[in-house]
Amino acid sequence: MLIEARSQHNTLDTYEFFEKRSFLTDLPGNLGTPILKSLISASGESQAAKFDKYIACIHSERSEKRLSDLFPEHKKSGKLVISRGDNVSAAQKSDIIILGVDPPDVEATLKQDGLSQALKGKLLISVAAGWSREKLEKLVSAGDASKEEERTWVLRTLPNVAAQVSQSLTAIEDPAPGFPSKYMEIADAIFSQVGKAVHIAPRLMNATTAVGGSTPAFWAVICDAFIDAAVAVGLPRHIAQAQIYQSMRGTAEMLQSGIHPGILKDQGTSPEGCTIGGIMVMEEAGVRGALGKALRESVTIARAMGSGKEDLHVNDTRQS
Ligand SMILES: NC(=O)C1=CN([C@@H]2O[C@H](COP(=O)(O)OP(=O)(O)OC[C@H]3O[C@@H](n4cnc5c(N)ncnc54)[C@H](OP(=O)(O)O)[C@@H]3O)[C@@H](O)[C@H]2O)C=CC1
Repeated sequence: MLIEARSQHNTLDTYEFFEKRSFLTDLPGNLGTPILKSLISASGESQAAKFDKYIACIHSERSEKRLSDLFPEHKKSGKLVISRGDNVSAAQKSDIIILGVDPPDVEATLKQDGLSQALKGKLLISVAAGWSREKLEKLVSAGDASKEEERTWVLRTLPNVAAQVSQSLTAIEDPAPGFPSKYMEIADAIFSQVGKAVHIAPRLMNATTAVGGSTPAFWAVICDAFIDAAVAVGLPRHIAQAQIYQSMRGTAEMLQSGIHPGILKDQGTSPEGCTIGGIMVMEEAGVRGALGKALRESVTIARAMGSGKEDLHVNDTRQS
């Protein structure tokens, strides 16, 4: 869980929301640590992503030590507070809360006595996979607020693991009607700090979970296969790795510049050449179909997560 503080340099007209100017994060794990790192060391452009203070809520002594070792200066200056076992008081002191515990821990975390109360009138950003906004809102009694300003505004997002190198693709789900635009500006700024942010309709979030969230691991498997093959034909592993990674980076940049994948393929293949020979093998092996099926499988599982039918895990038996 991560709790964040507003910057005194904030130019947005949001002070009524952020009197306490703090930011809490419940996610300093694999995903949370890079998000915290990007935000706390943000050098500059977006004032909306700058906060005076960060409270990192973790569970274990090991994580407490890890964060202390990672951010000694920020801890010393008081910009970062590491909180263990006291999410409620951390949330009370904060204005924006990022929820990043593992999906099975979401319910127990949000149901802690006093947490719903502590979240009132604040922005709760969830990065937890498989948890819909509606389910999160129920857990924090978001709809029970008698006044609009006491409501907990829940925003569902889904970053990906490339946040570790500030290249995440973060899907931000379209929020509930009436969601304050100031909050969206802040969320956009936070996730732009760790990569690119895109706005996605709720019905497309499960597909996005796989397309944005699973594909880094898919690329990793593909790279690993190419690297093994390169070693098999004689390249030292470190050279193979450097070549494959650079090839991937260059390809991504060409595609992002607008070149269509089919055009890129045509440009890289010549009659009777080695590249078209390799592509023929890929086609024979049904690589396109297999990759497509892998992606569709991930979407199927994403749809099952949070549906209440998790026991009918798609990898166990589809028939049940
Ligand atoms: N990893 C990824 O690429 C992506 C992850 N996500 C989502 O992000 C979330 C976090 O994933 P990830 O970072 O990989 O998981 P981790 O297990 O690495 O991190 C979870 C963090 O939550 C902390 N935590 C657990 N229980 C509590 C509690 N009761 N109070 C405060 N803190 C607690 C843990 O503390 P401690 O370490 O002390 O146990 C840990 O720091 C998940 O919901 C996942 O679905 C979404 C997209 C991509």
